[in-house]
Amino acid sequence: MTYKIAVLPGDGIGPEITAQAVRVLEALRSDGLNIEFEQALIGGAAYRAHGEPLPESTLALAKASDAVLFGSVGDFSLDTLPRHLRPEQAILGIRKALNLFANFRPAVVYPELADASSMRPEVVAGMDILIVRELTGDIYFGQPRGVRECPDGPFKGQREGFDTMRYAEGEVRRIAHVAFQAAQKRGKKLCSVDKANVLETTQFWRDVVTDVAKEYPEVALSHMYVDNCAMQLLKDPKQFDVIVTGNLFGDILSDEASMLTGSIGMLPSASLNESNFGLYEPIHGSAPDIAGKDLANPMATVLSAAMMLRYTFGLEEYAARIERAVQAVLANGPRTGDIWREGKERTGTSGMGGALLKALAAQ
Ligand SMILES: NC(=O)C1=CN([C@@H]2O[C@H](COP(=O)(O)OP(=O)(O)OC[C@H]3O[C@@H](n4cnc5c(N)ncnc54)[C@H](O)[C@@H]3O)[C@@H](O)[C@H]2O)C=CC1
Ligand SMILES: CC(C)CC(=O)C(=O)O
Ligand SMILES: [Mg+2]
Repeated sequence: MTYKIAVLPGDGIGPEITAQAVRVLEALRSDGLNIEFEQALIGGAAYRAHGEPLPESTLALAKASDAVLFGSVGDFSLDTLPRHLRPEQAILGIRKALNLFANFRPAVVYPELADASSMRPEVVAGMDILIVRELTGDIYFGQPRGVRECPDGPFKGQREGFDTMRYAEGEVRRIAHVAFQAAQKRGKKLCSVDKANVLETTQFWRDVVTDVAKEYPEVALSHMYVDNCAMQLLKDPKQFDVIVTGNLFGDILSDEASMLTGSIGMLPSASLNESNFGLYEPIHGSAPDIAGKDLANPMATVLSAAMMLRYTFGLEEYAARIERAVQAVLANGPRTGDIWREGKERTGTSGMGGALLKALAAQ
């Protein structure tokens, strides 16, 4: 079987990092991985070429492929466009269109990088957390939203901005099942993160997750408020096994968790639908501050490619080979600036890709 991958590089560092992940996947061809790629524009790059951030042809390519490898979107110079034309709408739109409601964000501290973490090595060494983020609901998609005349209160009559946080029972149930099943296969601990002391939506979330828990008696469920979770992640991250949370909180907590691993450039993700079709992307954005300078760390994207092989194609051995190559480079190879430490050779995005190819060949 030949696996067809849609490659959507996007904006900023997106083209640089996806190019390295494609190099790594291509290197596995010589070991029998039948894989082909087709690229399409998305985000600001698509807006500039076609006048829209998510062209129908890009969506069609994603639908016709076996999986999607995505870089990042976002271009500060397009921030004054109407919302529906902004690059970020493309990633939100493709997640929704493909029903990719389950976002897996593993935050793992590689032993070689424990000293690159923002935290003391003894706090993070051995950390292995899976954040399961609901990805197609919450305040990121809730209607109504917009800017209107403030209807009441001391600011009545002024303009006000508003969004709507909402979750349907079925939406919470399906992500809860995904998270419980993930916890079943790991440390059998699930922490559901909400703000139930203030928000009706998330009290509802908590009630539904508690109900789903009855089907998973072997998994220990706990609940935590998001502000406490943000703090506990820094204080004692190893208390967590699987975290399940909504779209907004999961977005923020996963960026925070990435810094425990050494860099946001290390955190991959898988966004899956009910049939395990997936879009694979690093958790970071287009990093305009370092784009085009060969500075970005491609590891998060390369590790996302490994997740693709494992989750969507079931090719565990190829996925493990990529992960072993990442570990070998972290141990003995050069590093990009975000994870560079005294005594290590410094390299760039493509140099890191080259080091990964060497490590693969040496296995
Ligand atoms: N999934 C996506 O496509 C996402 C897009 N964005 C968009 O990206 C743009 C920039 O957003 P920011 O808030 O600056 O977040 P960002 O994640 O792009 O960058 C935050 C910081 O992390 C650094 N960084 C990110 N990835 C890195 C890597 N691979 N290696 C080394 N350093 C890395 C950047 O240089 C920057 O200092 C915005 O337009 C935003 O909307 C943000 C997050 C996700
Ligand atoms: C454009 C954003 C919704 C993307 C983001 O920050 C994320 O998914 O982590
Ligand atoms: Mg984010």
